Amino acid sequence: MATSTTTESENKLQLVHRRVRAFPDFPKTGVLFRDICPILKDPAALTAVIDLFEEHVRKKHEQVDLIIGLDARGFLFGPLLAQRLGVGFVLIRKKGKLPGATVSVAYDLEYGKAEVEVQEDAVAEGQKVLLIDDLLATGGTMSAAVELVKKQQAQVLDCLVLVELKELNGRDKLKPHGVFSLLQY
Ligand SMILES: O=P(O)(O)OC[C@H]1O[C@H](OP(=O)(O)OP(=O)(O)O)[C@H](O)[C@@H]1O
Ligand SMILES: Nc1ncnc2[nH]cnc12
Repeated sequence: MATSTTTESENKLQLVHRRVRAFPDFPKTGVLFRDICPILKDPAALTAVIDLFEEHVRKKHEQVDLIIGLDARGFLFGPLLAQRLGVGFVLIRKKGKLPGATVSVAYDLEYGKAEVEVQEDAVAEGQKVLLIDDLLATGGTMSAAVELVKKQQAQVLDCLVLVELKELNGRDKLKPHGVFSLLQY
């Protein structure tokens, strides 16, 4: 795909935008939940998402060794992008889900703490990786993922998300790493 025109890309973005719904007060009062499920029900919208990510990656990064997806909705898009780019896919999971030796990073949630893990042999020293998730809010989850990749002495090229909630400033937490988002609210 790689070289679609500006108009083609804009049309794809509009399609993706139309397939994201907002639910007020879910999962708790005051949260406007951005639901990406309709994208998965529409093959054209799902293809558009992967096309747009692929276009960005091919333009910005000469070499990518691995795509790493975040539990759980990063798993919906990451393997498709990895396959498109002809590279492998690795899972970062919430604690206790991965067999064998793992490395983990704890991070703060609004209330309490959480922990994410990756299999120790999943990422090799020096590999150039892209992180992917459906949504960036406070950036807590993504920055824990960045820390994990760094622990494995691999290099984070970029953080890819479908949706970025701008007012929560997750992007600032991830600096100096870049964030590429398809939709911003
Ligand atoms: O930027 P943050 O403030 O860390 O929030 C973003 C994270 O929150 C959501 O996942 P959630 O924790 O709801 O888990 P799920 O994907 O398993 O539903 C979303 O899919 C991101 O992973
Ligand atoms: N507003 C939101 N919508 C969907 N997923 C989220 N994860 C964190 N905040 C979210």
